Amino acid sequence: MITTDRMAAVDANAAALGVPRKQLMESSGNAVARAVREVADPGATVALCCGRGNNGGDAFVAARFLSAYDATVHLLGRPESIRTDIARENWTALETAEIPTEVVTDAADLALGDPDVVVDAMLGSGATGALREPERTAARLINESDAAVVAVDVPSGIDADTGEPTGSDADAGEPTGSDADTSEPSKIITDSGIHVDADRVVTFHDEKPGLAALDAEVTVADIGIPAAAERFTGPGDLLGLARDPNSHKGENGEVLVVGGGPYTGAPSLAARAALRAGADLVRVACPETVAREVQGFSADLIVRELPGDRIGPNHLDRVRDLADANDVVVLGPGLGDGDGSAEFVREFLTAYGGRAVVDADALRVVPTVETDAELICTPHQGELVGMGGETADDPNERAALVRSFAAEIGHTLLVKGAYDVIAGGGNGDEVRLNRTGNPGMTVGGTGDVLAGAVGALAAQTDPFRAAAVGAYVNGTAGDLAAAENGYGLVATDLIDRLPEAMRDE
Ligand SMILES: NC(=O)C1=CN([C@@H]2O[C@H](COP(=O)(O)OP(=O)(O)OC[C@H]3O[C@@H](n4cnc5c(N)ncnc54)[C@H](O)[C@@H]3O)[C@@H](O)[C@H]2O)[C@@H](O)CC1
Ligand SMILES: [K+]
Repeated sequence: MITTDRMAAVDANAAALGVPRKQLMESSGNAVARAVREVADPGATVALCCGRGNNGGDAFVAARFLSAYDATVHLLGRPESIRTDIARENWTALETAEIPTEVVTDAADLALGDPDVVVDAMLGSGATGALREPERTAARLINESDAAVVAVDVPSGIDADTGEPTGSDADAGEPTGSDADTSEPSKIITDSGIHVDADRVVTFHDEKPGLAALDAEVTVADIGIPAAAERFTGPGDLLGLARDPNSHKGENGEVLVVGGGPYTGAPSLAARAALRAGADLVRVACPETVAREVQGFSADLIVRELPGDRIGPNHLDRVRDLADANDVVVLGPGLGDGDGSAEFVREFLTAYGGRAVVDADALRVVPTVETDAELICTPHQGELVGMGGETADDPNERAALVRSFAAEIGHTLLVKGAYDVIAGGGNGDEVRLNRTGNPGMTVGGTGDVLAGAVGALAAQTDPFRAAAVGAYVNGTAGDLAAAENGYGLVATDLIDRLPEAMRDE
């Protein structure tokens, strides 16, 4: 089962692995043609109703595989308005190959004839809101025809994630654009959920959550997306993290780093990484003895001094207040392994109900504490063993072990290694590997950078995704740093490269 957003991510990851979308489209179109062959014998008439997105592109390809049929491609809209290069290239191929096409610019001109099969390729996963014209009229004509209806990916007008008509949520009751029905208000209401009523759906790669409930036969076509596109993090994992252009200061994440005492660099690295990973405001709560030094590393940080030279139980009230004013806490960088600090971590987590990244010396407390907090633990393999987890040399074996340990402790784990393993704690079955990064990153401080970056991401997205994306961008920043500095790279090199590593194009 895969959601529309995750599918888009996997598709982009496949492209990064060398399997571009146009190749996937060829497989999709081929699968659609196979479904047509299953419902009608050669010689039958087939009307392919195509939109201007890639859903339509799939059907342009399908038409090439249907030479034994009397097939016509109906393009809804002008060819110049086809939205993607790959769909346009496949459209042009139809014209040069003299496969019958018809351009329908006005919904009133759409004449399907009386086909044996209709292929519904008007809208797929890119649909937003209720069907607009001319797709709306076309859906009505398709539903009125006696043809067997084969939908590409999802019936047009249905949300593949929910099975409900697109636009059945708050914003979309009213159709936009030109609409022949505007003079009949009652009709608008009854038609607002109009969608294609398909007999068959050919969907791609994996089942979609909303399709099972439909009264249609659903088949899943393997379109050649490599398993690695799902198993490993990739650039697609960054999609959808773009921020609201109207957002204000603070809305893109406020992060509190709690650490320092025996060390000053670690909390500073984590905090600066959180800023470079997109957090709006980053505060560091650290002992007063190191506060000036931590602040001295960067004017961008807000430093909150805690009395004394080590963080301990006497700081609980103050840190709780600070934590409540932030979206995410990063707990552990440079904290040290003193008994007082461990006691502080235990009591803080026991009462905390928010989201936290736990790193370094704070990690060993986690398995022994009862907490409502959502934790993302970032151990290396030694620290994992210290927590009571197991590790293995083989990445797949390690993934299975990390997954079951995450389920056992009920928190997200990001276990660092040549292949990082990320496993979700709540639902248990999500596990992903990250293979960005290089041996230059064994230098001190890169773990602090990772913890800070994950902290910033956890203010934007769910813990599992924050951990997966954090591992990916931290490793990518490391690879960019290694390209310049080789194994002489240092942790601050990674911080400066996080923004480039986070670019999703
Ligand atoms: N993601 C993948 O991995 C793959 C996707 N493929 C196909 O690509 C499809 C997604 O393509 P696109 O992202 O181009 O999306 P669509 O083909 O669904 O088209 C979206 C376009 O339609 C218009 N539109 C949106 N809502 C509308 C509405 N309510 N009424 C009228 N017009 C509307 C918008 O201008 C939008 O650009 C999938 O459903 C699938 O068929 C396949 O080709 C291969 C692999
Ligand atoms: K469709």
